[in-house]
Amino acid sequence: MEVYLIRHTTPHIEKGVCYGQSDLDLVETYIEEFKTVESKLPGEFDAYYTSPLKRCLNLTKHLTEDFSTDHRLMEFNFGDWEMKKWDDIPKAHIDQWMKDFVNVMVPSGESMATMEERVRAFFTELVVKEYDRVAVITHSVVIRIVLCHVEGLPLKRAFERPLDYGDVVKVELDDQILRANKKLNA
Ligand SMILES: Cc1cc2ncn([C@H]3O[C@H](COP(=O)(O)O)[C@@H](O)[C@H]3O)c2cc1C
Repeated sequence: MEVYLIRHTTPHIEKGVCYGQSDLDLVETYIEEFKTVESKLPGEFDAYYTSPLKRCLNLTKHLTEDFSTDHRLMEFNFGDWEMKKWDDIPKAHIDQWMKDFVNVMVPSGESMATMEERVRAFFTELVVKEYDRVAVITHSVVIRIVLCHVEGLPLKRAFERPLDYGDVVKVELDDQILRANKKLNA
């Protein structure tokens, strides 16, 4: 199945603030950014899936009237750190997390390993559907997790590639790919 992974456009958020599942608005120039995203897409999709967060939902509503939302496409849950300035989060807590961000849970939040489970569950269900080409409007870490599966990379290398707001990444996905990556937690 051809899956177009689309990252939402620029959110309205102060620099240096930790955010994931906070439901942010978009910057005022969103409509130009929507058109730029649209110009990167082929005309037709068999289906559209989106994160329920506004920064994805608004873009999706610009692209189509017919779509499904799925909570498993939401961004990383930063728990107690959501909307805090990174500088206001105790350095010792961040250091302990960054030492093994794949497996260490953020307080009242999640780890990349637990996030990977919900993301893989969504795409495992998706790839058995009778579609040839699908659009998935979602977030940075969701896209990075799928790319780790496609490229056979461990999750700890998920942040090596650049991924900007409004970026579109086309992948070929099937359930074999989603089961094959034994190096995921290496
Ligand atoms: C280890 C780690 C470090 C991160 N720094 C930022 N994010 C995540 O939070 C932000 C929200 O993403 P979006 O704008 O696509 O909704 C992004 O910077 C994303 O990478 C991180 C996630 C993890 C797991």
